Amino acid sequence: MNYLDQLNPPQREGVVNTEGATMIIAGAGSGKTRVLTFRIAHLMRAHGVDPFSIMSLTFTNKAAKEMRERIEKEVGNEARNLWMGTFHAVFAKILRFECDKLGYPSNFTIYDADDTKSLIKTIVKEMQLDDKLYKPNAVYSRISNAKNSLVSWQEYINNPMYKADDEAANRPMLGEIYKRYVVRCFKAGAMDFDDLLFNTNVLFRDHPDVLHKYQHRFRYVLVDEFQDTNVSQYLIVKKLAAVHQNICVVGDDAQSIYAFRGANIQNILNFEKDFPDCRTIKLEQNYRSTSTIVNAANGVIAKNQGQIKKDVWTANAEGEKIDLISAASDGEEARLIAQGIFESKMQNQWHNQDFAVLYRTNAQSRSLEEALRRANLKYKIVGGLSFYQRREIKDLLAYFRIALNPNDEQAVVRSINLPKRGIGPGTVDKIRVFAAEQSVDLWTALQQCRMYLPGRAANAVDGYVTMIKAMQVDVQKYDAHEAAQKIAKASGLMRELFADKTVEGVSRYENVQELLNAVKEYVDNEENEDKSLDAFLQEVSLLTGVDQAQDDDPDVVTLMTIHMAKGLEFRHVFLTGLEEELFPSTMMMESREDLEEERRLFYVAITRAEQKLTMSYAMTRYRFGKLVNCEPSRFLEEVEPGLLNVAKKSKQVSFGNAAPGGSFDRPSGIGGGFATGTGASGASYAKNLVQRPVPSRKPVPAHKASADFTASNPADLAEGQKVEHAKFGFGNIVQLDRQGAAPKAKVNFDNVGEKTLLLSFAKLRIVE
Ligand SMILES: Nc1ncnc2c1ncn2[C@@H]1O[C@H](COP(=O)(O)OP(=O)(O)OP(=O)(O)O)[C@@H](O)[C@H]1O
Ligand SMILES: [Mg+2]
Repeated sequence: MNYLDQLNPPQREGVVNTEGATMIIAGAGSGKTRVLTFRIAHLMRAHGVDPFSIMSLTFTNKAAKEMRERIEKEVGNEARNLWMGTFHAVFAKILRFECDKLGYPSNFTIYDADDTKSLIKTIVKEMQLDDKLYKPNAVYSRISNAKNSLVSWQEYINNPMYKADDEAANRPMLGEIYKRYVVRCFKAGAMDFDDLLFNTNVLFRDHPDVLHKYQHRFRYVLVDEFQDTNVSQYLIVKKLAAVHQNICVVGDDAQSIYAFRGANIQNILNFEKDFPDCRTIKLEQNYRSTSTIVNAANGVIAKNQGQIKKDVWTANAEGEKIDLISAASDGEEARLIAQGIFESKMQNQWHNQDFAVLYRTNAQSRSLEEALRRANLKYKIVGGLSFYQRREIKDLLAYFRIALNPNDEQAVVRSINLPKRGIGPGTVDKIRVFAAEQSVDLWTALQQCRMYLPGRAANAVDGYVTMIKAMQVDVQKYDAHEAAQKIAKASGLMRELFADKTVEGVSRYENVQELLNAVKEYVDNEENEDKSLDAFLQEVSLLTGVDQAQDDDPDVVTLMTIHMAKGLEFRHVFLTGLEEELFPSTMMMESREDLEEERRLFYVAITRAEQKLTMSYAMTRYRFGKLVNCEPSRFLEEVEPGLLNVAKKSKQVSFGNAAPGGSFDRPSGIGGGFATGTGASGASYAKNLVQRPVPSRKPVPAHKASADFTASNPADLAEGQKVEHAKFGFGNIVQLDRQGAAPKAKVNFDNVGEKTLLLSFAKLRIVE
């Protein structure tokens, strides 16, 4: 079929009218991305336009890749020559050619977030400023905002408004840091992410000849997700398109969700001013979702004031109602979701890849990941790391590990100067050398530091040793949760993260809190007899050691934050954690603007679903180590009640441990108006499930470890060896994998079968 036949009339208008400025602002799922894609194919096929002269900008690499593949289907290999990618990728490419004009080497380095932060730390230190006031994240987000608003350090320093703001925030030296930071990057021949846009703007501003060249080269410029471009990005595309005026932008003001990063909805309003002859096209038919989902989304977004009016309708079938799961706890919520995915797979003959689980904050992935692992459902986290791989989680786990085993060298190295306590890499080297020369273990070397370290360093190390000793006492004296809390506090990690109020810092703090919640949940679970921190770590090693999806496995359930889900679609979407203070987030309830942005996020989430949407909330959730009662999100009340189905908990099946307390009745205030349906058909599901081994929290028959149980040095383990594990008993090592970040052993246990264990956690004793 001709590609033009796969378009409705307004879509076709967007595709075939290739000349001049075009703006398409339309609702979710109405084919905006499809129009962009087909427009590019049409330019090449019908007009013979050279792909080298087409620039197409998208928001994520994933979106760019999908678009390129789609175009390739129409035009073949030539699609490779398109200038297509994220703003950062495309302009980094141009800067490679031109940056000598700005004084950079063409092989300039791109600093990632870590490089950036460590440079800021260094500068703060050199300036002898208080690093508690001048936190790298906070400093950088200020610099980043300035750059994205195209404010140079010179302008920053001379602008009394910035100065006043910084003084009010107790950071009067910010302008000076900005200056030094830029100078240092420049001297190092490096650009950070924001520089890629900032410098492209400078290049085009100060070098009209260069601008002229690219203006002529790129005859066609296209931008997807236009609502989320920031000032700096918009200015670049505006300049590039100024000569040919062949610019096509598509977006949806109702899906603008990056105001916090400087994305500016004003761009949409400015576009018509900047390109007065622009053709505007309305797309109103949604092709993605059932009418139930479209109607729910329309009803929700209508609650926002001040938006471009749109009527979105669909010819698609009504489809199933939206299931609403009310769970007793977050753990229960996660289990019901895993169960729901399994059931939906069976019922519809769908695959893992047809499912997405969306959440508002990264920390929520912990319980979801756990439930999916237990249910043997492969998943991947898009745009982030798996919970136990996140830096702050590994940091705190390192402290747990040392408290249990002070010889754990990796954990010592990781934690010794975290947060900063004046023990640099040189000191660490000296400690290691001493340990090697004296043939003592690391812990002994640390305790004898006065023998070989100068006074100041020795004081710092002594402080660390004293702290670890107190932690060692704590793990003996208290249950896992109390010990974990004390360690988190004593380490100084919590304080440091708490003080960081940037978006990223808050997320990291939430993650650490979530780890403590996991410990609490573990302790509260009656099935766990051993309440020690040691036992908890064993549990974690089991969970994280289970083989998970390979990188290239396409058939996986997608887990991601709603922010990452923009533009994507899945047959069945689970939208989780619909509770007040979580979604909408506490931080977004203070003004109407914030709440409206949060509602747009809700709209984005709903509109990812093609066939089926399931929403869920928990009535209790661990927060700060306490089980708190949650209220269902106000957003749920904004979904037309007739479209909802209150799913009942299926009592026949359980994915492991019981949820702590609570009933499954609908909470008053929200349930009143809902149609009552049976939701998930528990019985049929249970039947399916019974035949399937469901891993549970406690499949393990108690094993009484030998009286003299001490773990062997992991370095001595070898394949084929017989070993004993405190909990799983005796077994044989079938496979050892010492490569990679997390060395593992696969052990075939006599009682419990094969388990993959992380060597850094699992205590295995070689049985002679
Ligand atoms: N005319 C059409 N006929 C059949 N399917 C269509 C048509 N237009 C779009 N679609 C399909 O509808 C779905 C949504 O389209 P697309 O992703 O382009 O929408 P969008 O407006 O970009 O959505 P979002 O706002 O979420 O980014 C896709 O699966 C697409 O292939
Ligand atoms: Mg799209």
